[in-house]
Amino acid sequence: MAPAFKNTSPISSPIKKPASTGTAQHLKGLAPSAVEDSRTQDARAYEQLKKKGTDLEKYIFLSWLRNTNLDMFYRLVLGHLKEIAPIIYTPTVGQACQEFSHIYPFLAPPNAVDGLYIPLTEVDNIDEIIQNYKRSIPAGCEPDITVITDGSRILGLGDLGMNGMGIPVGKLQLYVAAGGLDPTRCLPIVLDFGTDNPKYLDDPLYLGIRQKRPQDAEFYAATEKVLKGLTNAFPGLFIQFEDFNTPHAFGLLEQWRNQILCFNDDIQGTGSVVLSAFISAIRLAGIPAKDQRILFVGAGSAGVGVAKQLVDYLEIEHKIPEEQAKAMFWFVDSRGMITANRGDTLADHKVYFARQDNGDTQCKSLEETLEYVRPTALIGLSTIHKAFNEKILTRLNEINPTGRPIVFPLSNPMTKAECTFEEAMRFTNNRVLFASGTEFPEYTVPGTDKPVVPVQANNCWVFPPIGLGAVLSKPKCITDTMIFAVSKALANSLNEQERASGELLPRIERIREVSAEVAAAFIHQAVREGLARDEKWIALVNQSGLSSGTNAQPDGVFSQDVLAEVKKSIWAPAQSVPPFVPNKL
Ligand SMILES: O=C([O-])CC(=O)C(=O)O
Ligand SMILES: [Mg+2]
Repeated sequence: MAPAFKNTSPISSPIKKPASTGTAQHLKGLAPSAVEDSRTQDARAYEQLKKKGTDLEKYIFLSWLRNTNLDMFYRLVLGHLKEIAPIIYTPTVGQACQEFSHIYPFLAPPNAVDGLYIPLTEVDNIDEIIQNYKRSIPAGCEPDITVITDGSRILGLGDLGMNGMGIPVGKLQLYVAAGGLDPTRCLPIVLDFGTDNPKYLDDPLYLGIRQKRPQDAEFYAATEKVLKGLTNAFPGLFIQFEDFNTPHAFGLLEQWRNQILCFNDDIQGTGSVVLSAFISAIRLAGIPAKDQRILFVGAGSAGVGVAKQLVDYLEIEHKIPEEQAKAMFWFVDSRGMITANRGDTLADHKVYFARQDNGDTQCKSLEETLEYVRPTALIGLSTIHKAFNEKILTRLNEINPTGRPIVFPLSNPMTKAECTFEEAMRFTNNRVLFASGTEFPEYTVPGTDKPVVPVQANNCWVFPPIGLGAVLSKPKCITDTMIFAVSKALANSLNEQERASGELLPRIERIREVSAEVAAAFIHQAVREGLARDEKWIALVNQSGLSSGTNAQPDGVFSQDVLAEVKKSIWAPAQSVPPFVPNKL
């Protein structure tokens, strides 16, 4: 993300002023003579992108472009966001991770440093690693933000070891494209702590260390060394934990959330965006919030994180007491409905939602649980492809004749999704309120000519504004109420057209403008809670008349002044073509 050298690629080579620049820099004859502006050059790059036969080839081309011409890369991404986001991010990034050791390098260091690869065997040398990174980046490009994974649970694809590096790189590209963070101040990190996946241990081209993952004690000791090294070197660094396996995702968050500026995207980010879509769904469902019966399929970090945020929402917004709100949730995992008395030892994070009111009933499958619970909402974070099959969806629709059923198949990538948008529409007589984790095509109901736009409840709606808001206002830590404010601001950002067509989140084309609004709401909340440390933002929020003290309801509001200032802070790619500097001249 923070290439040491930029604009060395042939794609940026045509000289802007061949006569004078060429003479002055002794470049005459070293490049074609055409004089071009960036628009023409971007068109050439876009044409080259379109000619790639597969999404993976597009991914490789874009990775190379990013490492050679950062501005052009982001001009293309921003100019064609809807088309390019699924390549640099979900779903193609999943395939790129699986193939990472086979498609790397996009450019070898020192020409481009993609981020940090920190082997378990080198954590004692973390300071040296960080010094090496500092040496590789231009002055003034110390990172504001890092996304860090150990590759142990990449999307729904499992343990990919060091190949998981594609995820921090992809997430940070979204931080830039959607949130407007400065790409030269973003640091992707993979903790190369081994892998338990035999496929990679046996792969001759695998680029990570060839050993099994460490036990918990060693894992936590090693992550502590890395996090301390990073926060010492870069005070105030915003750290996003990404795609750690479930116990470690929860463990790291609990260990660090009050000590450093950190955030878990899979627990808090997914929870926040799903909450936002859920707030919008409740407004349209025709079933009051207190009568919702919510069935989760999959009880990993993301599922439980999402459900806990929904409980908070029901408490704060609908004044439903916690015990009563909690009782509106049921979970199914690989052994069936999660109950306190089903006879196995539940993982710690499952205990909170384990049912105590089931008597002797133990449902062994989703089908049985559906009949027992008779849910109004079905939320999938199971990574079980087609778990929401025709029978399940048809039955859900029958159970809810008066209100619209809510179906959120949140697993990704596509090969793991619980159902498609088309299936959810067809099997519910098009009544579904839908949001998915991965992108689906629009669906045209037979007999009509207006396609219906599916909603992607991906955490990319919330991590970029949280990162932007945090980098600007510098809070001590990220609280649940800040994240709650983000969900509300996102739900409030829907425009008239989106509301009218029953969409639960804004359209992807608006992600930059919406991210700025949501970041402004985040900053307001951080200041209200007394945790923001940047004087400028504290003063701006205090002047706005919207800072009603630390116990204020996290309502997601923001002032236009704060929004205007956020917009001024947003990074945008340079539009002009820099003079051509050929490699090694
Ligand atoms: O990356 C995504 O699209 C969502 C995510 O965090 C995950 O599935 O782990
Ligand atoms: Mg993730």
